[in-house]
Amino acid sequence: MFSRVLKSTQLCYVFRSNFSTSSKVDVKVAVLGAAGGIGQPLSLLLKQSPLISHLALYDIAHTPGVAADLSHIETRPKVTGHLGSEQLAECVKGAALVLIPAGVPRKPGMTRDDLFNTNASIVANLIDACAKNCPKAMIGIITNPVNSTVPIAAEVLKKRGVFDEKRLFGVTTLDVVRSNTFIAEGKGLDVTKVNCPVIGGHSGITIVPVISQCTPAVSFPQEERIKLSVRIQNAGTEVVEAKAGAGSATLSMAYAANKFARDLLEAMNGTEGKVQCAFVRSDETEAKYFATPVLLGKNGVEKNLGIGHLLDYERNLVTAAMPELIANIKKGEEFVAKNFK
Ligand SMILES: NC(=O)c1ccc[n+]([C@@H]2O[C@H](COP(=O)([O-])OP(=O)(O)OC[C@H]3O[C@@H](n4cnc5c(N)ncnc54)[C@H](O)[C@@H]3O)[C@@H](O)[C@H]2O)c1
Ligand SMILES: O=C(O)C[C@H](O)C(=O)O
Repeated sequence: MFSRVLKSTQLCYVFRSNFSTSSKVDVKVAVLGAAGGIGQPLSLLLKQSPLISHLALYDIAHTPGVAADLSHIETRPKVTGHLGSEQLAECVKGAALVLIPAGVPRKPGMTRDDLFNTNASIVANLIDACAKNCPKAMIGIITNPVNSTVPIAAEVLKKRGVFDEKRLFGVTTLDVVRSNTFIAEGKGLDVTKVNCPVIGGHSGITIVPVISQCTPAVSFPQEERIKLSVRIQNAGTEVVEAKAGAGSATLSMAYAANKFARDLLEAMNGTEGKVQCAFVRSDETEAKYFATPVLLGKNGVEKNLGIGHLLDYERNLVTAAMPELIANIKKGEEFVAKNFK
């Protein structure tokens, strides 16, 4: 059933599903940037979740079409499409989880930091709407540069008096997904059984794969370990170059964000033992935000599981990451201090 709901100045496209489900808990998930290269496949994957009752899709373009399309899928979540800034508040209102892939992607030759000028204000404005309309929501930031957009989000939430460090995540799952894939390929392992933590940040040398903590344990000659680590650090660029101007990773990112969201939603629903690496507020190093494995729970980060034991080689990678990571974080914080009232 399709209905157009007019609320004051807002025109929102609502699609209701007639399917019942055994799950009783109402969980609204909002995707901001839902019509984009990541947003569309991510929304498709989320639409398959029995843990979601309402999937709210926001973008500055095309959300009515994306929502109409997804709404025909015979799964639990009701889908609503929200178009343009006047429908943002309604999209995020009451959301338990907000995922943000809104903003521009890289082209060949660009660094993630080159996206800062465009994406910083996009993220700040979206987070402001979250602060006002779903202050208790878990927020997963996908938009690059993640090393700066997460501190931007934190500073906006602080300005609005609703920052809860346990509920804000930079989504770095794709680094783990890539590590698992490359290690499994290299060692001839069943990839579904491989789990390699990736710590630090989410750009170039700030990405630190911890191959020594991989499950199952794997060993590489030092030269191969270096080659593999460099490939993981540059995997985003590998995709940007292969796409030759048509954007960056979208499908693998949608897979990764869905994996992260699924574990977080399950943890919020009471399942114990869900662990994901994420870029969170941290006291592990001198960087205020740092990705490590975190135990997820009903209230977000239940416990930061920390860096753990590193090989000298991995410790050196962390040391090398620090100046860039700290500068990226500072840049995000200063952006909000200067530009956001
Ligand atoms: N965290 C990660 O591991 C990771 C991985 C891949 C990509 N990314 C980042 O994700 C972001 C999105 O990538 P993409 O490939 O989906 O880009 P895209 O251009 O295909 O899609 C971005 C979407 O954002 C929308 N948008 C722009 N401004 C907006 C606003 N103010 N409010 C709401 N929506 C807005 C656009 O209309 C578009 O639909 C990029 O910054 C990219 O670098 C991060
Ligand atoms: O590389 C990019 O710009 C996108 C993303 O951060 C990635 O790692 O694929």
